[in-house]
Amino acid sequence: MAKQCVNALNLNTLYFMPCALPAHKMAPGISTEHRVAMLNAAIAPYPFFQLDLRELHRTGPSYSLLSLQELRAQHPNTPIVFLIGMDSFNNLDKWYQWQAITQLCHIVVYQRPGQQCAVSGHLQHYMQQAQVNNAKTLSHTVAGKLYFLPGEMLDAASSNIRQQLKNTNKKNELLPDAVSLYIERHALYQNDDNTN
Ligand SMILES: Nc1ncnc2c1ncn2[C@@H]1O[C@H](COP(=O)(O)OP(=O)(O)OP(=O)(O)O)[C@@H](O)[C@H]1O
Ligand SMILES: O=C(O)c1ccc[n+]([C@@H]2O[C@H](COP(=O)([O-])O)[C@@H](O)[C@H]2O)c1
Repeated sequence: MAKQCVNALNLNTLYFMPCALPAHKMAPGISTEHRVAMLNAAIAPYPFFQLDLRELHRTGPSYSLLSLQELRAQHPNTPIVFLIGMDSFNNLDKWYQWQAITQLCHIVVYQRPGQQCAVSGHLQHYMQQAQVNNAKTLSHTVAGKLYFLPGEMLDAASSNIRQQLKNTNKKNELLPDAVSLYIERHALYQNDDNTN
């Protein structure tokens, strides 16, 4: 998904932004240190992937609005693309000040198995007026557009992978080898406390 986004949109850099306190689900059951180390291991082979750790350095819920406001202040004239999956898009109207978010960045949505686009009301209205069909359009303005990025679907969910690691203790073929090695070395995801 991330590689496809870099290629299709011709991005210089795509930042992975781990959140500290998710707005709508339980906090991660694993330490920040381990999460950052696994992300670093996953992106190491790819120079166009970087980490953005701003949410880990902030207290309170990790509202995307706050991160996007900070990014916009740092880069007033640069198009900002926020990549999410279809399940996130279908729930976007439940996010904190979601309409302000759509003014700060372009939203790029990747399809996900079992997730059809299902929106109504204000979110449907946003979709109708903001959607563009050509990725190049995203570089013409700094924010406000919506693009459904085509690409291969991957039937993967992080909670399933964690559960599988706990149940079988075997490495999961969806994980990069370096991440599997890290998980094994640190005996992560072995009990219910850290499968979130
Ligand atoms: N297989 C996938 N296909 C498309 N989008 C995905 C996929 N996995 C994750 N995403 C998207 O990546 C973002 C972060 O996902 P997240 O870290 O919550 O993983 P998740 O697999 O959705 O977690 P969980 O299994 O706990 O629901 C979300 O916007 C989600 O929609
Ligand atoms: O800002 C919000 O209200 C908000 C609500 C739900 C999700 N998000 C962000 O969306 C991304 C994926 O979230 P999740 O819960 O599907 O892992 C992650 O960056 C979250 O911080 C943000």
